Amino acid sequence: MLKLHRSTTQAVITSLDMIFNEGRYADKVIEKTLKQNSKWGARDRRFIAETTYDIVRWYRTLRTTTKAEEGDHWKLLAGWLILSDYHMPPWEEFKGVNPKDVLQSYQKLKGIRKIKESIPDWLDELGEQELGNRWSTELTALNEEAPVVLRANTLKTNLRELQEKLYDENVETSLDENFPDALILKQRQNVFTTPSFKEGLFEVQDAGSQRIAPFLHIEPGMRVIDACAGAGGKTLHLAALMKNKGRIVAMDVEQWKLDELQKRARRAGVSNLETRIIENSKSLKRLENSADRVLLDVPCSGLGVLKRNPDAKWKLSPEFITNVLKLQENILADYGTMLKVGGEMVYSTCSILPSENQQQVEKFLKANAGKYTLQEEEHHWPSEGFDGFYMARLKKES
Ligand SMILES: C[S@@+](CC[C@H](N)C(=O)[O-])C[C@H]1O[C@@H](n2cnc3c(N)ncnc32)[C@H](O)[C@@H]1O
Repeated sequence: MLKLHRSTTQAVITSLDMIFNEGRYADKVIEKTLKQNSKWGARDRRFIAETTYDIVRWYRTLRTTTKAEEGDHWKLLAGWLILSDYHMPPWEEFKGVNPKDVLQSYQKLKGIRKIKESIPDWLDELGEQELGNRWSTELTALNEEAPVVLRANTLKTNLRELQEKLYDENVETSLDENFPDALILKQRQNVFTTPSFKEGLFEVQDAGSQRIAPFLHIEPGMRVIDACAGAGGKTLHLAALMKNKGRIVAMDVEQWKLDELQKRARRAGVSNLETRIIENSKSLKRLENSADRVLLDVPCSGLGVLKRNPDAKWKLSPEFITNVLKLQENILADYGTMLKVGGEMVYSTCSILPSENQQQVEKFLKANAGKYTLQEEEHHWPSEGFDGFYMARLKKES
């Protein structure tokens, strides 16, 4: 039985205010809220994080069934308690909410997919248009909570050794034979305070995301460019697969992300990495024909990772999709110049939309007939349990 406490409930409401009224990112808001209140125990922290995420995830369903005005986050919380079958305390803030009305309204509206699955009209239409029958299945899966997955840093440890060490640190995990470096948390908990994390023995990285670096077919000693490296989730994995041998150039248009990557690389014991900011086309020109492998982990809608970032549903817009499609097309068209002839390049996204995935690759191959061939493609769907990803490996033939 869930018992609400004043201070933790207020923390949920304040977090929702920051996310919806100020447009802040849910993960950053929750991180900040928890940091400011270090006295809270593990259970309270879990309650705040999970309840806030859940209300963000079910925002449309809750707003419609409770008839909440914009910004009335107490009413959303009331709706969440009612629809989750929890007891609503007789607090002043919940006055005027009748559980029977909310349940009746839900029964009446649950036949409408965009209400039941809590998604904006335009996104529901786009998903249906692009994915047809598959959309409903994926949409349901995208509303599930994402498992927390770790990637063992094989520069410093191995899977079994890490699993045992984490067990001693009170973190229980399980293995998945499809993901050779992955440990899945049995229970959601903060792993960033463990000695294992501080020693750089693992990174938190979804299982689907862990497929991308190996998909690039890299070997120790190669010259590899990670052209959209960000804070380096995949760069660090590439370095581990290369056993620190050869060279990785990690590039991005945002210096602060590359700075963060350098910090993570130090912790992970990566020594074959160089970061370079992309300022203009000269940044690419300097590296022309230099790489055996190029990773293009391009900016995307993030529709494959809504389990983890449910607030993206409310932040995305049709204009954003149009712009990101153009950006992906440009990156694909321009960045292959850094690849040597005979080299291979992976284009990847954390989206499930064909327009961001295979259709981009098809367009690129058509425009570069004879120059590139498609070696292999992989789709990872949210309904398979982890996040949604797409990856395609292309070979530069001439
Ligand atoms: C999907 S994220 C990369 C995630 C990262 N690879 C990881 O595994 O953590 C895409 C990245 O592309 C960067 N980006 C945006 N425009 C770019 C451009 N024109 N060239 C290169 N990178 C760009 C963004 O700053 C962002 O960090």
